[in-house]
Amino acid sequence: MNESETRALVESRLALIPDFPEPGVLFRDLTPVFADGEAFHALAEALTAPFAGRFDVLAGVEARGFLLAAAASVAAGVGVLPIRKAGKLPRAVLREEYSLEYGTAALEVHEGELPPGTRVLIVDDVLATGGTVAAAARLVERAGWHVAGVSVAIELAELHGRDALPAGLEAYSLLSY
Ligand SMILES: O=P(O)(O)OC[C@H]1O[C@H](OP(=O)(O)OP(=O)(O)O)[C@H](O)[C@@H]1O
Ligand SMILES: Nc1ncnc2[nH]cnc12
Repeated sequence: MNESETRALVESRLALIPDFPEPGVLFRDLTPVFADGEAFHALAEALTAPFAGRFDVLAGVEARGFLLAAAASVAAGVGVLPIRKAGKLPRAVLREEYSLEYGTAALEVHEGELPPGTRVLIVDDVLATGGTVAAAARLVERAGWHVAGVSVAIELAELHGRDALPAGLEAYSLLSY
């Protein structure tokens, strides 16, 4: 399936929920896309296509990013690095705090999980304020790896998340609103 067909299919499955998880937020719910085999597989492949040959591993941000990164990593034949919410990883971690459209949180990775210089493509479902992906990128760089790019299913352009990302970082979104 080509990129524009994937875009149309994913958009047709997407649910829009007003005022979730709090008043004023229009929530873009990808669960119907995850539940549809054709849409989910096409989305997983579309997320890595622009970065072909330029990454060694995918990083998925807990929780919705895990689903996409895991599926995309199998399709691309690479491994997946879980970037977890704080307090879940059992060994020595690096931590980055951040804020998002509806709160604050912290992300962690295990130190030394990948060899130095590994090229990491960060995958998530939504780029909103950019706080989550920017924190993930800081973690990857602090750990001694290289951020190959950022790939998301949906970008909420009005929240200017791209502006929160490190200068020069390549960011791809299948859908932009
Ligand atoms: O660009 P930002 O403003 O940071 O927002 C985007 C993040 O918000 C959601 O995560 P959430 O923390 O709600 O977690 P979930 O995946 O566990 O539902 C989404 O999955 C992104 O990771
Ligand atoms: N509006 C939104 N819809 C879905 N996920 C989000 N994460 C942050 N903002 C979001």
